[in-house]
Amino acid sequence: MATTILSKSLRPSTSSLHMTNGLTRALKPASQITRTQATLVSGTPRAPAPRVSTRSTQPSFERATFTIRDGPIFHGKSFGAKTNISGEAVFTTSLVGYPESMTDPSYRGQILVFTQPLIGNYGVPGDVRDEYGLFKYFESPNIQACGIVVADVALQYSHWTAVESLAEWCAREGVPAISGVDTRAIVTYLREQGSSLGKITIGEEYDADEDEAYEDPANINLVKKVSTKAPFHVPSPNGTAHVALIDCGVKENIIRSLVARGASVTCLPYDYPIHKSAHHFDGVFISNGPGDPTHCRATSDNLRRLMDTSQIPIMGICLGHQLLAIAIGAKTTKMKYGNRAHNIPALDLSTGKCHITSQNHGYAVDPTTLPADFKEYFTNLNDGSNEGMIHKTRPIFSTQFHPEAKGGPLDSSYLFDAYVERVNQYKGSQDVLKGGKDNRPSPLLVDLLAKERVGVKPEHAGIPKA
Ligand SMILES: N[C@@H](CCC(=O)O)C(=O)O
Repeated sequence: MATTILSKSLRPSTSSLHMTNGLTRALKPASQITRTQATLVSGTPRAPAPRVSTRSTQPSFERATFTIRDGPIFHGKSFGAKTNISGEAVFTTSLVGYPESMTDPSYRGQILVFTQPLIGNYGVPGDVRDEYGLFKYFESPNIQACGIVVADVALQYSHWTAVESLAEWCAREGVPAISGVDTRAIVTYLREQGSSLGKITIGEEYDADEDEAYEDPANINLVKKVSTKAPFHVPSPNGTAHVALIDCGVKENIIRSLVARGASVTCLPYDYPIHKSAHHFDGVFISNGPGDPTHCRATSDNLRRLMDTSQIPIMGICLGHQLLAIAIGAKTTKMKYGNRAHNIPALDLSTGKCHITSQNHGYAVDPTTLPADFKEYFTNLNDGSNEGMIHKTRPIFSTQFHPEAKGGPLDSSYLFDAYVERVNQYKGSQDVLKGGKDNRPSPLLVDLLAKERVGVKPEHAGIPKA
């Protein structure tokens, strides 16, 4: 029997409180936002795409309902798009970083509940690019969570990077949002029952008898939806190494963490047969991504073939860690409610040092199923779950947590240093075998980008057409 939890009122509720810093933001349809500002091997990142207003989507402040399947119903007020959605309800205990979390492709298919009671007070930044052409403040071009739930939303915001309110952003991106609900009660329920399917309904009387289907993201290959459709390249001005990144829904800051350390990155679709072309690269990286790792058989099969045939350095993060684990024959499990926070202690079993880490996952690797040539690298000091693995002799390691942070602490960013160092060592050894340094772009890269120019839509590839 569903219980009804009464709403608090939305604070403050007038749209006149928006834009108090005097800035306004023209609108841009999602389809016009490119994935990255990546360029060919030389050249400068493109200027931001012009913002063209094509629709006047304003936040809806109607009544709204958040329903947990076979669980409680929470009545509140909408502050985002007027659209109904369903997905997996998950919660994050992070205090800041809502623009980064909401644009993280790993949240695709999920309704994100914030335990931080006031969300939106520093507004939403613009889609500014950094020196590599990557989004400075977002982890992908669009909001990826299918809906958000907050106790209290700040419609009045203040921050020097902000160009719009959280409400305006959600409305513009077509994402429903509800506030004025008891998020403590929601999280208590999710912790006790485990992650559950949920639904946000806007502007309708909720009918508990209505048997509407809930979309279960666990049944879908979400990686296919968020992975790049065609290769794209992000050059590093600081070095000559070249990493192939298997894009399962990569966060911008993972690409930036590599490029800033001197490794140029070519992002490849999740099912790209990397085992056939690894010899063109100095390292392979497997990104984060949404959903159940067992849906990505194509990726884990390719990784197994890669490790069988190449000594190339490999690093994986989160979903990338889980896919590597599956590739070596280990098992993954669905956690009760997952770990989503910026302050999770992970113990480095090789040094005995504890690092405070940023996390977002609902699945975990079972460390008892790791094969003999791998060992557990990190373990979670809160719940004992696996946080990483490392090969005993080869340059292969992966972490469940996110060393790139965004948001969260940078305690574990040294892992990118360690990886790029191994990539450079490998490049050095390959150069010796080839009889000298070769810093020209690989024929594969030239070929990939040439194909890209004739065939594939730029919004999927981020490569300039000119
Ligand atoms: N989708 C996976 C991985 C998340 C990630 O890569 O960030 C999980 O929920 O466990």
